[in-house]
Amino acid sequence: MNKSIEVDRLVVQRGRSTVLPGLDVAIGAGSITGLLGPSGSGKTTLIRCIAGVQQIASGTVQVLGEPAGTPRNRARVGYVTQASSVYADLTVEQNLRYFADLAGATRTRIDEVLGLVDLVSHRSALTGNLSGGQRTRVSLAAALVAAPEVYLLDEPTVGLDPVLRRDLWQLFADLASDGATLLVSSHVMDEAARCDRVLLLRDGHLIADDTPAGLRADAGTDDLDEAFLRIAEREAA
Ligand SMILES: Nc1ncnc2c1ncn2[C@@H]1O[C@H](COP(=O)(O)OP(=O)(O)OP(=O)(O)O)[C@@H](O)[C@H]1O
Repeated sequence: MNKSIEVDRLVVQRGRSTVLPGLDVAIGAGSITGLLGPSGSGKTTLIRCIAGVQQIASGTVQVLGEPAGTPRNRARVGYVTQASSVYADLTVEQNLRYFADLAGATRTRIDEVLGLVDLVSHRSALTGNLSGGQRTRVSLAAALVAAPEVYLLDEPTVGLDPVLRRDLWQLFADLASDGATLLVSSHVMDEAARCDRVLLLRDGHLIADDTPAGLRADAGTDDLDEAFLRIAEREAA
């Protein structure tokens, strides 16, 4: 496997608690990996480590062959946070121009990306006046303009209607088939079904690491929600 993300014995403390007590995971290029788990299980913390913005206590995080967060990696890794990371007082297009300039991307790429996130008709709208779901798509577009090799997407489909969610998952699949690596956190099990591989985190521990089909078979149910519950209960026993 061509590994674009390698996390080795990662320990992270936030405040007084050990959020990740020693996590190992490797993720290959050209794939979508879903990061699932209850609220507070450490999904955002792990994503922050891979983005290189989280202080770690010990262990290593390598991205595209070098430590997370190096200047070269910052350009090759697109991180879309849960909170909107674009400017409310700029229009959609102005935001994308700003991020395109930072990344050295062309104006043509902006048009392309606006189409990908279905915001062509909102290009002149002030970002602060958009709905939550539209703002999420502007944040995603800001990452897309740079055409990174690794996408770290922290709950990118929250607040989106089913049609948009389906379209965005199709976009993620297209990016992966073009060779990008996607790590996508979610609370929604039907999204896990769209991933090549699913990581289930609980209390900072990886309690499952399998394909959706593997998870279903392992738990003896076709319902991924139920599979997750069964695996979590088994691990707790
Ligand atoms: N800034 C912080 N200071 C101290 N502890 C924090 C901080 N941010 C998060 N934590 C703690 O770290 C743990 C993991 O949080 P994290 O945000 O990684 O979880 P998550 O799985 O992404 O949750 P959610 O699904 O709710 O976004 C939680 O117990 C949380 O309380």
